[in-house]
Amino acid sequence: MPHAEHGAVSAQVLDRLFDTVLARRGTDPTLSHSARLLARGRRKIAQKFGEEAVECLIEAVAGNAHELISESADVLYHLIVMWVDAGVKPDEVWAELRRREGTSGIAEKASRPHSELS
Ligand SMILES: N=c1c2ncn([C@@H]3O[C@H](COP(=O)(O)OP(=O)(O)OP(=O)(O)O)[C@@H](O)[C@H]3O)c2ncn1[C@@H]1O[C@H](COP(=O)(O)O)[C@@H](O)[C@H]1O
Repeated sequence: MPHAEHGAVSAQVLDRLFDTVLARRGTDPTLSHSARLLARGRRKIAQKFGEEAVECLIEAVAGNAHELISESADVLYHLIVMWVDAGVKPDEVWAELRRREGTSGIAEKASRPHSELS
């Protein structure tokens, strides 16, 4: 794929990454990091996602935009591995984000039943 100028790559890269990780499931873990991580199981997958999320916030708090870009990619990759493990499809997440469009987060929270506001 020709290298797109920064910013020209669409979010479809996430759909392609999901398809790639899904295809790696059950393959040789010595040849695929995704296969290795999926074979390590749900708790390890969750642990690695958490680690990457913490590395992401550390760079954000430090104001390191360049490192935050890289760590953000790590978080998205590990999130997608978690989706594959859990049987979540990207379209389900995109549909939820689409559903939220046009509704303020303030209004959304105010509309919740009182029991859910804590
Ligand atoms: N986007 C990624 C991606 N981001 C991060 N990583 C890997 O995630 C690992 C993070 O390093 P860590 O030491 O935290 O991981 P680890 O070795 O599991 O950790 P420990 O065993 O030390 O606990 C590194 O090996 C990174 O290369 C990724 N590995 C793969 N992809 C994508 O997935 C595709 C398929 O990769 P394979 O599954 O390896 O074929 C690749 O072409 C990429 O597009």
